[in-house]
Amino acid sequence: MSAKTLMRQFLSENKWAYAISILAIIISNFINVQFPHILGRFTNALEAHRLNLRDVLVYAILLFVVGVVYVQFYAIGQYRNGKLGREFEYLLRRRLFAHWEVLSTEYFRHKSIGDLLNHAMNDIRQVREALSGGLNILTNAVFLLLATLIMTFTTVSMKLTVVSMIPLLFIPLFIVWFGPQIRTSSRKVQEALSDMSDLTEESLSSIRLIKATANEDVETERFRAKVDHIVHQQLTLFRRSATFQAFIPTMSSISFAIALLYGGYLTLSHQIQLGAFVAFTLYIGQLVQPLQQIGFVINNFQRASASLTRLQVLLDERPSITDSAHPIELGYVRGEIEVNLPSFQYADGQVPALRNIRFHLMPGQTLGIVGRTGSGKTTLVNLLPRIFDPPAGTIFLDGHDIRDIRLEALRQSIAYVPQDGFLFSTSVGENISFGDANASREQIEEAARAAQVYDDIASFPDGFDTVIGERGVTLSGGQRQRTAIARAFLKSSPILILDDSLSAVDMKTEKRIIEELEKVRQHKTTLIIAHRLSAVRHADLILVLENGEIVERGTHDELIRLDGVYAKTYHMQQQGEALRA
Ligand SMILES: Nc1ncnc2c1ncn2[C@@H]1O[C@H](COP(=O)(O)OP(=O)(O)OP(=O)(O)O)[C@@H](O)[C@H]1O
Repeated sequence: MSAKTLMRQFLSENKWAYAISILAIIISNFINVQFPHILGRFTNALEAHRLNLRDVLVYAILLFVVGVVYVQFYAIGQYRNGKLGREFEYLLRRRLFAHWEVLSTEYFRHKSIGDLLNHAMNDIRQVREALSGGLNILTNAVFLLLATLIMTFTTVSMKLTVVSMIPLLFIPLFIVWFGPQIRTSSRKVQEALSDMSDLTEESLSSIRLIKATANEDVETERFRAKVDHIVHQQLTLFRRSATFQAFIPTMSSISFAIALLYGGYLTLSHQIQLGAFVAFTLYIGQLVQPLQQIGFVINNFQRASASLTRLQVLLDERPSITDSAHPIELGYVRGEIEVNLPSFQYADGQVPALRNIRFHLMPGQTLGIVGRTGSGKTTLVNLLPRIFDPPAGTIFLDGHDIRDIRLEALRQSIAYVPQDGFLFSTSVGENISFGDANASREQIEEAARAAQVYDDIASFPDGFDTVIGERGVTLSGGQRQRTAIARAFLKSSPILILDDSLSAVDMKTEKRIIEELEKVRQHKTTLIIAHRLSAVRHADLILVLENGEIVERGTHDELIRLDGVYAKTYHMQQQGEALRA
């Protein structure tokens, strides 16, 4: 659903809530315009010497009561509109997040995270501001204007009102002319900010490299240029906004001067009473702020409309990997995997990343995948959960083409440990139980023991409740990998994929994890990518990949006998280990 449709739907679902808050603001305005009127009557009575002290007290109490009632209604309107705006903001954020979750990995490869965050934060906030603050101010300004016109027409002078208000008619014309310029500036600022977020993210995530290569100056200069660009764009926006907003009070001041001139003349020539003149000047004074605010709101609405268009583009993005028309619901999954893949090429790849990949794994078997960097190992295991889509009829799970299986069921059946062992900034325990909210503490601890990370976690300040991340503890590469493995051990899925997930742990720990794996994987079909061949020794089948093709295949013993790439690498690694020991 697009952002605009979402907004229309939200407004329609909450029309009564909006009606009540707008009504409260309208009532507050009609109460507010009683101020000048009461003061006008007070001035007339004072001039005619018709007031005693008791009357003065009554006027004072009247003004006080009017003030209190006005504030009550105004606050109700403000509060309710503000609340609705927040509710819409969270609705939009949830929708956007849910939308991102179904988009394919390919989409995120071409989008910067900074840009996406900017959308989520700034654009949504902009829309919310228009829907709560903007709507409040607009309603307030329009009805204050209306209430003032009614009061001045009926209690002061229609002629004086019309003449004094002429300058104000220029405001809409000016807005139509100047508004688009502000919109363009606003877009450029958002884009520049987004660029800066990207650069910040990039610099911070590569800070070690920058320091190690003594490239701080280059980075600082790159950052300075970006900041200069933003400042320039922002100054243009401020200049335009300032001109825009200055125009309105200028017109109001001219209006005020006419009111004094013409109103003064009408009073001197006894065509209106002194009280009416005083009330009128107060009315004009009371209008200056809402008129300024109208400018601000229109400004705000224009920015919100630009934000809404950008959000629209995001929400219109369709996921490229979806369920087939009649997806198969997998019940019990045995874990039999058959791959018969003549070729796989990335959408933006020049040559196929994989060619002639054929193997068959029975439930509970282990496949080891080895090969040089860039040989296609990750690509191969990414096809199984359809992170990238394989051609139809090439990969089968329990005899079904994986493209025909319901995507959620397919992914549920796979526990995947990525290379970097990604962790969320929540507690270690929650990281392990991610995806299984019902896991007990005993199960979490058991998984941690199997992944050889229990002792590490136990030594953290709050054990399993220790928070990981910016304000929490920092885990070493090995600890991260083992925590991610514990997460996979806990997930009761029939297929387990370890994508070079043991690279940062030492040989001894690796051996213990593999032993545990043997126990855990009794019924699990396991795919292990490894650079260190000791991690796949025990596998039922080992594939050696080179440039996307299988160059050797067999068990460890068979490959050693073959005396090819595998055997050479294995002996080399063994010698390396012996030297290190
Ligand atoms: N999303 C992608 N789009 C286009 N090409 C890709 C994508 N991911 C990987 N490639 C390319 O596909 C080839 C195989 O990469 P892959 O990551 O599968 O290798 P790998 O054997 O897992 O390497 P490593 O051991 O470094 O993880 C490489 O040439 C890589 O540049």
